[in-house]
Amino acid sequence: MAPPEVSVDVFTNTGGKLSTTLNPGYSKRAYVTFLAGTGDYVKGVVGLAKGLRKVKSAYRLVVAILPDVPEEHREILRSQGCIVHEIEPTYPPENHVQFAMAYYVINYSKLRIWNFEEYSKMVYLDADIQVFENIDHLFDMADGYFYAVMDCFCEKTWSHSAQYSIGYCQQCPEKVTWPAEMGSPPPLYFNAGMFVYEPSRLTYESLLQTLRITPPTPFAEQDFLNMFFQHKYKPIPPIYNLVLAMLWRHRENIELEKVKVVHYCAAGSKPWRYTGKEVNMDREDIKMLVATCWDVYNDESLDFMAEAPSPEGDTFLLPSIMASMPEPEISSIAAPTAA
Ligand SMILES: O=c1ccn([C@@H]2O[C@H](COP(=O)(O)OP(=O)(O)O)[C@@H](O)[C@H]2O)c(=O)[nH]1
Ligand SMILES: OC[C@H]1O[C@H](O[C@@H]2[C@@H](O)[C@H](O)[C@@H](O)[C@H](O)[C@@H]2O)[C@H](O)[C@@H](O)[C@H]1O
Ligand SMILES: [Mn+2]
Repeated sequence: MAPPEVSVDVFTNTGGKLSTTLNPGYSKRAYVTFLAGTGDYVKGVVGLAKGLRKVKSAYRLVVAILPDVPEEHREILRSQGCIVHEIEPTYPPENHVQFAMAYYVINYSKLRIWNFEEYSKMVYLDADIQVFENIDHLFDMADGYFYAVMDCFCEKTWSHSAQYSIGYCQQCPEKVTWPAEMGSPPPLYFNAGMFVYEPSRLTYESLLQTLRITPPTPFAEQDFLNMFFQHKYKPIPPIYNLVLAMLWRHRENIELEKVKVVHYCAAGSKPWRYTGKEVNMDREDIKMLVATCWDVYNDESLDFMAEAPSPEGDTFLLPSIMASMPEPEISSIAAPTAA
């Protein structure tokens, strides 16, 4: 039994094309991702920028970066048409929690993207995500909700949880029913690698105030966002964020040929460090998905060339020098050096 989702018809709208015609330059809609550190996640962001170009998205990609991202990486992102915004790190209260992955502590800084008030609607995508089909229509979904894809609790990363201990997963609630003696089943829980949201100063301040008094938990900002948006969360179909583990945990819920967005979050699946040696990484579908991600990354025809309408109305390509033009005036916070 597939989990409850927003009705599919809302996903057939092609509103994105109209906005390209009406305001080819600036839009109050944009994709946004998050980049921290000096490592290879920058390759994920370049791949994402090129993937969005390949599917002819009407909207720019904003990259919220921590101060530790080197200038060379920032330049690479600008040369690929990204709008680079430095944000200040933010951390959970002092704690001794064991995060599912030690580095998850930096993911709380994702919360800064609620402060990008120059945009009315944004689609957040992790840097380990690739977009293989146009998803601009997601921006047309009704305001006032938090849209994301439901996660899966079956991987070992969930071994700390009550769900995992009894073999319960929201992807197949009828398989192992939630025992009455454990109270009501957990509310629907989303994967925070992709979501549709509306930046708002009010929400931003409330997020930071709530964070200050919320003890951290193993899935860090993902757990926090699930708690914070519990009453606004609306599930959207898994084609918008294929959490790879779904391929071996809940294959019955996935139609791979219809998937539009792939999230390389399973252990060993990050394309830039893929060896094929970890569990499940030698699967044919995983090899195909990693290879298609590299195809986009290596496709030079997808490199950024600024387009500007010429007086005659047709467009011509400007050298990517345009990419280093100053970005529109935008609220960015002068940040101290990262901790
Ligand atoms: O060293 C790092 C680790 C994480 N990230 C960002 O934080 C997101 C969440 O981390 P990750 O995707 O590795 O978590 P997963 O989805 O695999 O649990 C990444 O996609 C990146 O956008 C980053 O920029 N640098
Ligand atoms: O900091 C917590 C992270 O939590 C999520 O990753 C996890 C989580 O989804 C588990 O449920 C999966 O089992 C696991 O594979 C996956 O890596 C987000 O993708 C990531 O962006 C980030 O928020
Ligand atoms: Mn991820």
